[in-house]
Amino acid sequence: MRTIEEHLAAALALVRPLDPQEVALEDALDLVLALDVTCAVELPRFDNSAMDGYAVRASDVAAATAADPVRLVVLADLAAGSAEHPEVGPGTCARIMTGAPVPPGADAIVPVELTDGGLTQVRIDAGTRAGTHVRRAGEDARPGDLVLAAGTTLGPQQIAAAAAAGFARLLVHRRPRIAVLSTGSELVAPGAELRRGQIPDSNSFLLAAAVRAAGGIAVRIGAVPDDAATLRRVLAEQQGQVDAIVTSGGVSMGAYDVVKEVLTAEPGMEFVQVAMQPGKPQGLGTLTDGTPLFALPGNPVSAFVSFEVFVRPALRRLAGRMDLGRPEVCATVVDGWQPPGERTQYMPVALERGPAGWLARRAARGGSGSHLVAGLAGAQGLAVVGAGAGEVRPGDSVRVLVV
Ligand SMILES: Nc1nc2c(c(=O)[nH]1)N[C@H]1C(S)=C(S)[C@@H](COP(=O)(O)OP(=O)(O)OC[C@H]3O[C@@H](n4cnc5c(N)ncnc54)[C@H](O)[C@@H]3O)O[C@H]1N2
Ligand code: MOO
Repeated sequence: MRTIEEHLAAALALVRPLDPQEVALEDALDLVLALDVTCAVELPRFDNSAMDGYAVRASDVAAATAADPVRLVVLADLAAGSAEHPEVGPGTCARIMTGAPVPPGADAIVPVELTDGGLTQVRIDAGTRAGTHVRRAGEDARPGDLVLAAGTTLGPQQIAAAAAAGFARLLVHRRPRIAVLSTGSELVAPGAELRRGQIPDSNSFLLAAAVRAAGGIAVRIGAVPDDAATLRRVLAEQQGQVDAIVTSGGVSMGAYDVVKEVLTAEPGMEFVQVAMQPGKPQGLGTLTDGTPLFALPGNPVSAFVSFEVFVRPALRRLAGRMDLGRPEVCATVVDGWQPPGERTQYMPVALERGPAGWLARRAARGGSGSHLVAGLAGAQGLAVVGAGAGEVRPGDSVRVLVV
């Protein structure tokens, strides 16, 4: 049996970051920068006021107090955005708003609260020192400074920095486009009437949502019956249209395991057993045109865990991400369970903050049974219990992937 690490390495070997493309800042959220963003200007761009008040010469008002104020002539009224630059000479000042350029000659700002707010002449009630409440050009970034390094994932903070540095468009790795489909003649669309033996297709919805949640564009094909010709046609239609295909079902030992039947003949594909529970039967590889394909087992919890452990990291690599895995926490087990022993177990768990850290309890009453899709709804994490581990007891510490 293949180890999880070996299968993950095989999954990652199928993909590399997608070619860079330019996007508008509005469309850059969660994408990964493909090129360093270097500042060409000073940030702030000019010395400007940090307060609404008066731009003064500090030496003029150094001795001012409420009891013995200093009076200055107000030369100008500078709003943010003002292009005026009056020379502030001795005995004068300019009324100034936060963000307006500090006029030449002035070297400090007196907040309006420390004045009488005069428009032609102003009474200054407190002294100040040169530089007070002045935001200096270049104190945030200078020309040549690296603002964002290639490989950075663009969140609101990074997008703001790019905008401030004057970039309207950024070179990023585009969003991976992933086709997802379920296989199984028992599957019908959710909500449709079911005859005996039929069930709603939950996996194509699960996988499409998982692709989107991982930052990809999901092309949800839906459920394909266990019919080789139909599956071949559907796969052929997707080749060249998507960056990868994810299928569910039809990979174990059954007489109608259509994915295995159709793809075993593909030279780039392999079907293996991985030492994990759920998620033992797995297929992956490339179709003849090079499209990566991940063939996940059909049991819904198996499909979810397989996506988390193998497909999501590959999708993130396509997207240019360096951090491929989920964050992990250490949690204290509330209710115990008996792991299968010979394979690494991924137990869906509900996570809760306890007085001394995270608490984990089984999300589904039945534990990690791979058909317990309703119970999966309560999972915020997957507790990882190594092969060979004995019973997991209340109070034990477990490693949990936060999903
Ligand atoms: N003789 C053996 N039988 C099985 C083995 C084995 O080693 N020997 N492995 C078991 C394990 S473990 C798994 S996991 C499953 C994987 O089977 P398949 O990938 O072939 O999946 P299916 O047979 O198509 O479906 C399994 C199960 O899941 C339900 N299902 C499938 N697709 C969906 C969907 N889109 N939405 C909701 N539910 C779905 C399906 O109805 C089955 O109940 O094989 C075991 N068998
Ligand atoms: O390994 Mo299967 O994925 O447990 O149910």
